[in-house]
Amino acid sequence: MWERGLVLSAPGKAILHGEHAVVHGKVALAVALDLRTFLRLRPCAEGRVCVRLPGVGVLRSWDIPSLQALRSGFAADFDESKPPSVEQLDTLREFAGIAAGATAPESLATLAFLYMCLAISAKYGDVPSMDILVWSELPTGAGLGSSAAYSVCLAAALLSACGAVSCPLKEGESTARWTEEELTLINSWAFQGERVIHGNPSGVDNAVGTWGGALRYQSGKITPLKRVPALRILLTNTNVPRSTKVLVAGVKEKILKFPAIIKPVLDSIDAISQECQSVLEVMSANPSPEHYPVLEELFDINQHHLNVIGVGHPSLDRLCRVTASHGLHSKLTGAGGGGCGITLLRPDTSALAVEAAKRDLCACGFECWETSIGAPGVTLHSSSSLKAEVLHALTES
Ligand SMILES: Nc1ncnc2c1ncn2[C@@H]1O[C@H](COP(=O)(O)OP(=O)(O)OP(=O)(O)O)[C@@H](O)[C@H]1O
Ligand SMILES: C[C@@](O)(CCO)CC(=O)[O-]
Ligand SMILES: [Mg+2]
Repeated sequence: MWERGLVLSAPGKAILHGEHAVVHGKVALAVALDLRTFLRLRPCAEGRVCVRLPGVGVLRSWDIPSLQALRSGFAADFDESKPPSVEQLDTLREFAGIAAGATAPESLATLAFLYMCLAISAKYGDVPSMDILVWSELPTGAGLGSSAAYSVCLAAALLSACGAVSCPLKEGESTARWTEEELTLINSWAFQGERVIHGNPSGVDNAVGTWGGALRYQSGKITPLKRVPALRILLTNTNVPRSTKVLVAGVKEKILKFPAIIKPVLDSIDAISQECQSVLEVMSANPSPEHYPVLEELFDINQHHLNVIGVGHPSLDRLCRVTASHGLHSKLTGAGGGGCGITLLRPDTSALAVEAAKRDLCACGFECWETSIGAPGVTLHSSSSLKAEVLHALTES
């Protein structure tokens, strides 16, 4: 089925509460965004894996023997339950970085890792040569789960190509999704991909990319919220680059340095996530402005906690000040340290007020846009179902 080529996509995400704390076993609430990463998979010249990643300026191809040689450094029974070792990660990055001279060796390391585990493994059998193109609507490295959407797309594509999951798109259908069991396998391999990029991910980002919607996540336990909350969110990108891996490592260092100070902060963030979930569940039944003061206060408290654990940034402080001057409440989303913030818009926030806030945010050099939440998770597409812009990007790249 895949030999005719396939196109799939996975959504980005916004974390309402729980970023960083979720790495240490606390609760996070996350929602899928209507910004997606797309992957096109096609057969290509014998004996090669051709990779085009325009989002990170990478165009590379590998001969399959070099990937088979890389595979020899991994146990024959390597599977999705085991994290790659430090030595294996170093080998992958060296292979990706040296072989490609790439601007984003982690992207290539993740792709090489998943290809070699899924396409060259005895468990799933060999996969013919392939041409992989990934194109995204998401800003990269901005806190909206771009690495997870990328990893979910790679896992779904390679598992489809090696026959470990079905290709559920039927003739005449515009989109299709996999079974729960198949999504669980896709998610577990996407988590492996996040491990190559992030180092020590919690798994919340790839879970949202796989299942979509809105979910509660804690230590691998994924609980979809009863309903997607009817929240209006303004996303703002400070355009300050940062690395999730570095920020997550910084929080771990702070915990080791000041355990009695930082651990209670993580416990408080856990309580904020749970309080927010309770409010959202009441709200979903009857959304009304009366619930917003609590949601806004939780945003403010969490943002202060995130500053305390060291993942704030002056650009994010400025974002919060600007939106506060318009009576709106914001917090960073994702790893912080720059990247994106989210602002809660009340049901009765006028379009004029939103435009005024956007104007002031843009004057800071930020980019902002209103987004809807609760998008579907990883999805197979027929070419006819793709927006013209996406089709153009996937055919012209
Ligand atoms: N479309 C893409 N194509 C190839 N690689 C990508 C793509 N999007 C993301 N990546 C990889 O993910 C890295 C960014 O991951 P990182 O986790 O730091 O940011 P993020 O996922 O956008 O934010 P957060 O993890 O806070 O949600 C990039 O440097 C690149 O290696
Ligand atoms: C910062 C973090 O909590 C969320 C990044 O989007 C990292 C993770 O959970 O893997
Ligand atoms: Mg990421």
